[in-house]
Amino acid sequence: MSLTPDQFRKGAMGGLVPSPSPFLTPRPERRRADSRGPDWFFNRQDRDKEVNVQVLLRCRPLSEDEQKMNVSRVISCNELKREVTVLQNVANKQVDRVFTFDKVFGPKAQQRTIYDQAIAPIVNEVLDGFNCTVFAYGQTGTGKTYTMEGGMRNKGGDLPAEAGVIPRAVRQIFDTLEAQNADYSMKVTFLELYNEEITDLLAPEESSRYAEDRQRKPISLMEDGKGCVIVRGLEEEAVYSANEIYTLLERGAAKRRTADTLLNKRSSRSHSVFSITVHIKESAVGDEELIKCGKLNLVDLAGSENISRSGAREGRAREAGEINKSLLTLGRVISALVEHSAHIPYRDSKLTRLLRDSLGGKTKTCIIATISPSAHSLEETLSTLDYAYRAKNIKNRPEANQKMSKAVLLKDLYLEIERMKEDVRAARDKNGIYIPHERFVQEEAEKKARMEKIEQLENDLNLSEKQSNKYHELYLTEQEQRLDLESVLKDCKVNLEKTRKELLDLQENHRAAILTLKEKEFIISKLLCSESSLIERAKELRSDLQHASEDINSLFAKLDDKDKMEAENRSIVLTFGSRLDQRLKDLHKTILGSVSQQHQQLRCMEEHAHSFLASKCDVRE
Ligand SMILES: Nc1ncnc2c1ncn2[C@@H]1O[C@H](COP(=O)(O)OP(=O)(O)OP(=O)(O)O)[C@@H](O)[C@H]1O
Repeated sequence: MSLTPDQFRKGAMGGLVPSPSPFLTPRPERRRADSRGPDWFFNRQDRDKEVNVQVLLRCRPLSEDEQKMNVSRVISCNELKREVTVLQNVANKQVDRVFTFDKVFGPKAQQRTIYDQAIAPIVNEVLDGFNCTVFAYGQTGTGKTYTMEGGMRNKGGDLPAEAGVIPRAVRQIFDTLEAQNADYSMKVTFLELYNEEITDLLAPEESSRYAEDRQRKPISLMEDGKGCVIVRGLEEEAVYSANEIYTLLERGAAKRRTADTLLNKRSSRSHSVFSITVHIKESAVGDEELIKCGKLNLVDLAGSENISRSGAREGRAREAGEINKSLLTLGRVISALVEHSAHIPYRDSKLTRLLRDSLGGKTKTCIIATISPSAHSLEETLSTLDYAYRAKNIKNRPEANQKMSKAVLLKDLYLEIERMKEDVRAARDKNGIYIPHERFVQEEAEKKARMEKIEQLENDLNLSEKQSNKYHELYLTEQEQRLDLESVLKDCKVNLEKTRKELLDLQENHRAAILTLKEKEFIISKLLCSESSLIERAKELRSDLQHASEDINSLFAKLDDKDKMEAENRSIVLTFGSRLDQRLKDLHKTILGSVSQQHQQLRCMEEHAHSFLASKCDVRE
């Protein structure tokens, strides 16, 4: 999409608009300070090196309808960590997915914040002579147009809070150039790509002659042989103030094809590319005055959509199919770039041809991926996140546009003016001839060359047709194979579902088994502990037992000794008893003898006492 300074000189985008001087710098009263932000987008030291495409993610808030329906949110944004988390519940399990981007803006992010943090540095690069592209990608109704356009201007001419990237970029460019007091010129183009056809959104409609011209000369894409794409027949409007651009934008935006779908009341059905080219005079080096040229492409892609969910039918379904097809090609280009494939399928759609330099080329590119937080859009959100995440790996090799000398630019412009003047003169003077003779001859020669080319192309076409027939047959067999594969896939899906359920059961069993195993392990460890303590105890008991048996042995020996002693004692006692009996008998006899002796003696004594007493009584008497 971007053009080299050479192409600008040749008027590749429809020819330069004649102006008395290339620098018709507007001088508005109001001037603002230089608003350059931090140079995050492109480090100055890294120039001429490969840089990755910057990918920002923006999640819109839930719409009023979604809030009324109590739709649950499945997206959480961490702006500090630059992470987006998708909260998913698969088979009653929380399986969250986290994506990291260069910048993340949550539902509360304001238009101004996004612009200041992410886009302002890119616009500064444009003013430094680079070509830059910002494009919004996302599911339908996620806020691409809101992010890129938003509100254009208030009645007073100021930007409203909801002004998007385009009006803010326009304002920044004018403000910066004014603050630098620079000499500059600016041109804009605004095109729409609808069903693989390009329309000029800035072309005046009422001019019937122009409309005829346009019919004869449709806007086409051409390659310049150096890999750059030229949009032929597109009008470039010279602009001198931000308000002029806003008017053009409003005019163009009103012409964009929109439709009411189930997902968005005003859904853009086409891709739009708004480009601003700015030529800035640099301070003179020696005698030569140099002019640097930068270009900013602001692309609002049509929304990727699920046709059944967006409610697209008949014509709309075809339209959605075309949108999805071009976005699919964009996806294939991104994949091929990321995988460093030898062939990048840029030529498969006009969208990818237009964005060619922005993807893997010399342009600095920033993608704003937009998503919805709603659970209903989960599938599309995941697809956008995957798409954007892959795009982070695309590497571009930005190069500043070569500076032109003012003299060369002026010469080119004057040549162009002269050519146009000649056309006008020939049309006015000559009857029936509308171009000068020289050009007629030249164009005849060109026509002849073109006829030869056409012949050659026809031959090529025949060849291609044969090939295409072959491919068609191949396609048909592949379709059949696809159908077979689809039925196999269906079976596989059913099996997968069954296996998934079995897996879940197995997982459940596995978890229970692990729990039992743990319990058993615990019991075994406890058993081992008690076993070792039992062994200890048994050892102690054995030694006690040994001691006890020794004690019993000695006890038995003692008992034997005791028995022996008792037997001895018993015989001693017996002999003692018999001796004692004998002695006692003897004693008894002796006592009995002495008792009878005593009795005799006592009788004798009594007889003596009686005789004594009788003698005494006799005496006394
Ligand atoms: N960040 C946001 N804050 C507030 N409202 C928003 C935001 N993003 C989108 N909207 C609103 O959501 C609706 C859809 O937005 P928009 O038309 O920009 O979506 P889109 O992605 O361009 O859709 P399509 O691809 O269908 O054109 C609009 O009413 C818009 O105002």
